Amino acid sequence: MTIAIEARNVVFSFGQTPALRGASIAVDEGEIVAIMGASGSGKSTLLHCLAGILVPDSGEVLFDGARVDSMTEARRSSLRRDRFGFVFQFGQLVPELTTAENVALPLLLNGTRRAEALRKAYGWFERLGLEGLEQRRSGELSGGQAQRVALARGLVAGPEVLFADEPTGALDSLTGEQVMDLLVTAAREQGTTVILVTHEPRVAAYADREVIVRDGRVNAPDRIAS
Ligand SMILES: Nc1ncnc2c1ncn2[C@@H]1O[C@H](COP(=O)(O)OP(=O)(O)OP(=O)(O)O)[C@@H](O)[C@H]1O
Repeated sequence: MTIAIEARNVVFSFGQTPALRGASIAVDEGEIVAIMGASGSGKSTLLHCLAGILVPDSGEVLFDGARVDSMTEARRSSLRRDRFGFVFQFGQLVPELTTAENVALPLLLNGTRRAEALRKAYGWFERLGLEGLEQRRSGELSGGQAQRVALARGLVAGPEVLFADEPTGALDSLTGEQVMDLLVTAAREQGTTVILVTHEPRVAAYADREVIVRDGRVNAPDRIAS
């Protein structure tokens, strides 16, 4: 197995508040890992450090042989844009755009031509059971529909790693399971590595592996010897 992304001994504080105190995790290519743990334990901070959104105070983050923690902001920003995908708890769709334009957004930012970006975006509507919603605005969608649109946007550019922070946190459990089902199916089809933060065991059950963050450390056997 090849490691897709890794954190080694990552320490991060928000001012005087320690959030990570030496967190380590290694995720294989194509693996789906759920990060669990109590509120405030450091789950989102770990995800943000792995994704190059936050820069650790010390420790290392490695992706594809490169040290993400020592990259310039510009390089981390292109890494996030070109090779990572994101889904958050509240879809965070752009309300002024149609849902199709929202899905096409990462492609447009990558420099894909508009017609081609929209064509690819439309393909995801079919795949995720969203046909007919392409021209709606995000305010005209149900929570589950909006999260499926956010999922399509997270995957449309074929990211190597998808970061999902409580992607079902705002949904009822049945809708949440439908979104997880689609997320896992699409990620497996594309071979996308998924790092999922959740506090719901039913959501974590979709992952290949669960790790627990406790007091800013990853508190689980990181890897079962194979
Ligand atoms: N922007 C911030 N400013 C100051 N402190 C923060 C900030 N974000 C998080 N923290 C603190 O860092 C610690 C870890 O927070 P983090 O959001 O990573 O936890 P979490 O496990 O994701 O929590 P939750 O499940 O509630 O989302 C907590 O003590 C939190 O209060």
